[in-house]
This record gives sequence, C-alpha cells and structure tokens, in this order.
Amino acid sequence: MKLFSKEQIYEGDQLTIERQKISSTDLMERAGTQIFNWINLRMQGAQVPIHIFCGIGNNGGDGMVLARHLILEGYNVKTYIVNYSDKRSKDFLINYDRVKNITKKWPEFVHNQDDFPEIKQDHVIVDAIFGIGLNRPVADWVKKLFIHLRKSKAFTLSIDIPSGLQTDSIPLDDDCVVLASYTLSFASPKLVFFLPKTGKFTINWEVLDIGLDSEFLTNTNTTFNLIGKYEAIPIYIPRDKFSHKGQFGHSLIIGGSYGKMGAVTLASRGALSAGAGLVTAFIPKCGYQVLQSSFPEAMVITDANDDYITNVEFNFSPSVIAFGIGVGVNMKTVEAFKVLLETNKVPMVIDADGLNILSNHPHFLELLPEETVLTPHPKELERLIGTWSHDFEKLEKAKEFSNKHKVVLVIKGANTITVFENKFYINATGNPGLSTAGSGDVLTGIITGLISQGYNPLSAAVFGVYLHGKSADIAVEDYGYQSLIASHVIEYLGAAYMDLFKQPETSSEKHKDDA
Ligand SMILES: NC(=O)C1=CN([C@@H]2O[C@H](COP(=O)(O)OP(=O)(O)OC[C@H]3O[C@@H](n4cnc5c(N)ncnc54)[C@H](O)[C@@H]3O)[C@@H](O)[C@H]2O)[C@@H](O)CC1
Ligand SMILES: Nc1ncnc2c1ncn2[C@@H]1O[C@H](COP(=O)(O)OP(=O)(O)O)[C@@H](O)[C@H]1O
Ligand SMILES: [K+]
Repeated sequence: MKLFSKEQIYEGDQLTIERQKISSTDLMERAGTQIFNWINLRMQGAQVPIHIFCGIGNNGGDGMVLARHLILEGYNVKTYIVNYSDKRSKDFLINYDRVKNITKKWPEFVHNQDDFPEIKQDHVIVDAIFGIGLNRPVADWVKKLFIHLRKSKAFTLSIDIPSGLQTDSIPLDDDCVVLASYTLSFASPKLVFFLPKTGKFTINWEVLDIGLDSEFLTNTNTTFNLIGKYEAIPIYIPRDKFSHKGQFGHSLIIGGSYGKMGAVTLASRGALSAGAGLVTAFIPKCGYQVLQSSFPEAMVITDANDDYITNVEFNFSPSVIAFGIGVGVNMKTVEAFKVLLETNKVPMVIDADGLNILSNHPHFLELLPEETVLTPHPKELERLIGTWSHDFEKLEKAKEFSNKHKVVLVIKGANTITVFENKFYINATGNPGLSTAGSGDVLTGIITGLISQGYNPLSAAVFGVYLHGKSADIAVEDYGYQSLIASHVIEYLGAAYMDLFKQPETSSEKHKDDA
C-alpha cells in the first residue's frame, strides 16, 4: 500500500475535485459520511454519549459533517469547537452552519481549560481537532485538553491522524498528541503510524475510501510503501511440477563460534524452510556434531580452527552466502571475512557480528557485492550509520548509507523497514513475540534461502521480512507472545506461505493483510 506524503494527499484532493467536477465541500461530505457509516455500523444507534471535538480547519470540518449525521440519526451527541485560531476554513464554516441550521443543536465553544466538559470512561470521544495541516506545536491549553481526553480513558476515535501528530516530525512530548484508540485515515495510513516514537499514538487504524481520483492513486509514486499480503503475493515465485532441488540454489551459511552454534542452526533451518535447494553451513570445528545432529538436512564444512573461523574455504559454487551469525570478532575471523569479500562474486546477506566487523572496518564496505543485504537491529544500525536524534533522521541516514554502498538495508524492529534506491518498504507483519533470542538469525536464513532460489536481493529482503513476521503472527496464536521462540518461526513458515493464498478471516487480520 502506498503511503502518500501530506503534499501528495493535498494534491490528490485537488485532482479529485477537478476531475470529478465536485466541490471541496462535497469531498468533505464524503469523508464525514464514511466516518458516520463506520460508527453507525458499530454502534447501531446506542445512546452512549459521543463527544465530538472539532478544530477550525478541514479536519474539524470532517467532524462537523459527522456530528450532523449522527445527530440526525438520533445519537446522543455533544459537539465542541476547539477554538485554537480564528482562521476557520471555508468548508469548516459551511459545515458549522449546517450543524446549526439543520440540527438546531449548536456546538459549544472551548477556549480554555474552564470549558473542558466532563467525560466518563464509558463515553466515546471523536478527535477532529487537527488533521495533517498541523504545522507547529499546539497551544498550552490545547495540550491540556489532550491530557483531559486521555485521562478520561474513553474510547477515542481520531479522524485522519491523532491530533497533535505531524506527518513529518516527532512531537515535543507525548502530551502534545491525542492518544487514539483507533484512527480512521483518508487516502492512506500516515508514515508516522509505523515509526517507534509516533506509532504508539495509534496502534489501530483503518483507511477509509473517499473515492479519490483513481489515476492519481495508481500513478503517484510514493517513497514509502507498506508491505502486507497484497504486496507480498506478486513477489512470490510459484514452483512448477517438474522442478528439482538444483533449481533452488545452494545457500552457504558462514558463522558460529564456541557457544554460538545454535544461531547457525537456526539460520540454516530458516534457509532450507524458506525453500533453498541445498544448505551448507561453514562453522568452526567445535560445532560439527551440534549441527549434524540438530539439523541433518544441512551439509557442514568446518574451519581448521576449533572455536572460531580463521579461513573460509569451500569447493562448490554457492548461489548466495550469509555471513556473520554468531561468528564473533576475533582478528583471524576479521581477516577471513576480508579474504572472502576480496574473492567472492555471489550475492551476500550480512548479519550480527558480520555487521559489527563492517562497522569496525568501514573499508570492507567497498568490497561488498552490489545489493548485498544487511540486516541490522537498532544497535547494529547505530554502529553502521552513526547516531540519530529522531526517526526521520535515522531514515535519512539509512537511505544515504544504502545509496552510498549500494546495499539493501533492512532496519529491524516492530515495523521492519527495508531501504533501497531511495525507497522504503515498511513491513506490516510481526508481533512482540519476535523479541526473542535467535529470531533475527531465522530472518537471515529466510532471506538467504529466498535469494538462493532466485529472488533478487531486494525482493528477498522485503518478502523474507513479511514471511518471518507472518509466521510469527500465526505461531503466536498457539504460543502467545512470551512463549514464542525462534524455532517456532521456522516451524510456521509453511503456514505463512500458505496464508498468502487464503482469504482474510478476522477483522484484525484483514487490517494487517490489507495494509
Ligand atoms: N483526501 C483527504 O485526505 C481529505 C482530507 N480532509 C481533511 O482535511 C484535513 C486537513 O485540513 P487542513 O489542511 O484544513 O488542516 P487541519 O484541519 O489539520 O488544521 C487546521 C488549521 O490549523 C492551522 N494550524 C496548524 N498548526 C496549528 C497550531 N499548532 N495551532 C493553531 N493552528 C494551527 C493550519 O494552518 C490549518 O489551517 C485532513 O487531515 C482531513 O481530515 C477531508 O476534509 C477531505 C478529504
Ligand atoms: N516488537 C516487535 N514486533 C515485531 N517484530 C519484532 C519485534 N521485536 C523484534 N522483532 C523482530 O525480531 C527480529 C529480532 O532480530 P535480532 O534483534 O537480530 O535478534 P537475534 O539477534 O536474537 O536473532 C527482527 O526481525 C525484528 O524485526
Ligand atoms: K484528528
């Protein structure tokens, strides 16, 4: 799913108005009506008090349209105008008048703290205070209103974006933003829903279709794209009846050191379960028994050294090489990595200590084959690209790094973001059950196994991250967040593949899959 920027959304509005020959007021009517339909379907006329807080811009206008429809339908509505400015938008004013004239229930003005209404926990709040037009910090009394709303603990439905959240910056503090229980967003979800410091303001969201111009929706390229089921399906390469293992490549997984052999086992299993034809693990001698007995499907080559890797030698042509898992940073291992990079021509995936070696020896980066996949967690990323003061700076630095070294950078986290050629792919699957030892090793294995069977490195990274998260989403149903371990992610990988071709079942799953 495309994540449109604020500028693109305004442009899409304008194009829709011109091409469909409607007025901006008509478009606002569509937006407000969609929200009304959403609420009406769920509330079925229930007389729960609904407090609608409207700003004075177009987001407030949407709130006014909603208020009119809810009042006319007989709901128990109180409408407030959060009067933070006198510069009311034209469409806000039109809809304000409509509320007054049609419903005769005049909105109340809120100018300061004394005007805040009492809100009980079992009431409903609609937040139509600020939309994407917010461009500076909110006034102190408005911030106090946000705190008042939050303290009520009432269900809070934000329109388009939680008020106080800007589309391109991080809030000064958490009290400056409405904490939404749910957000109904127009055109597309906003990038900030997926970043660690801002995503927490609305864990749940949904996009409402307001009939924007289809040419605009199809032809507009976006820098950020959300990867859900419908983006993953076209990446999938089907298998033909007469296929044989020789077609799915040979993955070489180089890693491990004394006490860290499990990581290589997990990655090797991940690669084979993702569909690699053959997997060979290259490990120090001490791991031979461990690997052969814990994962008989893999072949094993050992280093001359017992405890860590000192010299990588193999006598076959791998389709892809993964390097770094559990490998340590011994000087001999660093030297072996350098020699490997100097001679290697096949695609690579680099993780864990492989990344730490790159951070400590930045000139090695020049030796990487183009489109090498790097899979750092936040600490490893920091070592690679330096520190950042906020998420937007992190993304910018990650993009520069990816461009400079021509690498596919997979920024792991709750919404893993893959960066390549100035585009960002935000993953929609995965859950906190993945915050467990070895889950990153499994991901490296999956991406390696995908490259092995013919996916290009970018597709392998984006699809691998999707499958890894999806597998965890299915597995968590059986294990719960706490008990999910990395091996389960491998065991459920088949279910993740099969899910690609299943219809969404529950509404929350639908939400993820539509994303
Ligand atoms: N396709 C779409 O996305 C549509 C969007 N609409 C709505 O329009 C909204 C955007 O409306 P607007 O551009 O009028 O902006 P907002 O309603 O988000 O903001 C209100 C106004 O306040 C001003 N302002 C910004 N920061 C302020 C601050 N800290 N203190 C005081 N004033 C401040 C802005 O200049 C803006 O004019 C969207 O979020 C959405 O809800 C819909 O009405 C129609 C369709
Ligand atoms: N809260 C979360 N939600 C979704 N995915 C997560 C979450 N926490 C961690 N992950 C995923 O789990 C993996 C952890 O990788 P990593 O930190 O390298 O673990 P390890 O080194 O133990 O293998 C990454 O793919 C990351 O995106
Ligand atoms: K809002």
